[in-house]
Amino acid sequence: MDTKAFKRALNSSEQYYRKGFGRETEVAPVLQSEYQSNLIQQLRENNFTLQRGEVTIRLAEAFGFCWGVERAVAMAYETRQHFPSDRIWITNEIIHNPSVNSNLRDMQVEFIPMKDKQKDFSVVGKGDVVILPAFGASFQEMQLLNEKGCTIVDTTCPWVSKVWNTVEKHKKGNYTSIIHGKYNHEETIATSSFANKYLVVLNLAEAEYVCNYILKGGKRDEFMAKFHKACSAGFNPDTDLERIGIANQTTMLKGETEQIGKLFERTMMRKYRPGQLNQHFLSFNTICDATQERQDAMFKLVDEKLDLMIVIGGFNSSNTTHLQEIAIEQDILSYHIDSAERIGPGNRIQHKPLHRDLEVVENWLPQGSIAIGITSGASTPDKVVADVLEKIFELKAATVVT
Ligand SMILES: C/C(=C\COP(=O)(O)OP(=O)(O)O)CO
Ligand code: SF4
Repeated sequence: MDTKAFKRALNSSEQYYRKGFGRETEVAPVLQSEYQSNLIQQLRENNFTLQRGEVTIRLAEAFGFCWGVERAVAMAYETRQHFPSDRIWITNEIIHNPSVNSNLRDMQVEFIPMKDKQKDFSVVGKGDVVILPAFGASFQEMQLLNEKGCTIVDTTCPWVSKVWNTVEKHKKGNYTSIIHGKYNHEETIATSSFANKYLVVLNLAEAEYVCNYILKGGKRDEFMAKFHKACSAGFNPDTDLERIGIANQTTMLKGETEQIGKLFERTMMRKYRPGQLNQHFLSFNTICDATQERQDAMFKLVDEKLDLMIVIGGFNSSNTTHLQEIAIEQDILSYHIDSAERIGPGNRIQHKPLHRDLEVVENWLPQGSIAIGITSGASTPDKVVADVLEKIFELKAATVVT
């Protein structure tokens, strides 16, 4: 499959839009009112600090909507504006935030339904408009929608496309793409669809397993049992790991992506002579700036004296979850919530502990003066953060009175 030629043809098609519709000013007021907040703006201007009553808020210096998300959401709103009476579909959540997706539903943007655990594209007709989310869509989905004669509005973040280009380079040089990511995450599904041969590793432990296999061999069946959902069809670890290239899901922990890249580099140097490294190993930096900035800001924030942290973002948001991991590693009490509705009634919070189901904690907000660290993922609107803060101030004020 010549994915590059397909993308080139798609780019020149009149049915394909990837730059919006020049309606930025038309959609700006609604985006402002649905997603922005004056309170958060004040906080930004006040050295990311706010004190009200007994509560001191310390906000991470980089948080919330990244430009890729802002761009994708604005494009979706422009699409509705540009095609006011057309049927509009979206192939997945545009980003991992429940409030944004629910707003799209309210704008009659329809999600492709599932049938027998597969997306049922039979509902999409010729001439329908289909939005591809910020994570992108798989090559096969794009091909199908193009064949159906749909109008495609592609909001894929350019940082994600950059990773696809890297995978194309691997493919051209006959390298297997090792993708640091979650094999069932939309972005990784899309990225791997552009690869010829690929293997997805979730973390350093999985990367170490693969590197050991490269150096010492091992049980092929065991390898395949471990990675059968995370590799290309017909993958053979005995022959498909001789030439490898590194790519990543853009929102993984940046330190981990770097460690994994270095580990594979060292492994290939040990297996082959250093002078031959380029024939066996390729690596380009594909960590997205926004991910890097939010994680760096979090590392800075957790160094401060905080009583607790609140990490705000969708529960399926990979980058938000990584922010929470940083708090946990620093031994800071942290609560991951996706909206202000998770707080209350009274002094209770419903939150998602890492890798566990939702839990309710009573009396979570301590008495007396407290310092709360706040951050939010790249897909979390400022408005959601502001609503959380207001809820906390309200709750704390009520506790003081009683
Ligand atoms: C769209 C996107 C990032 C925005 O945050 P999201 O929370 O939507 O996505 P993710 O962290 O990958 O689960 C892909 O890089
Ligand atoms: S996190 Fe990075 S790759 Fe993802 S949408 Fe934002 S800017 Fe793009």
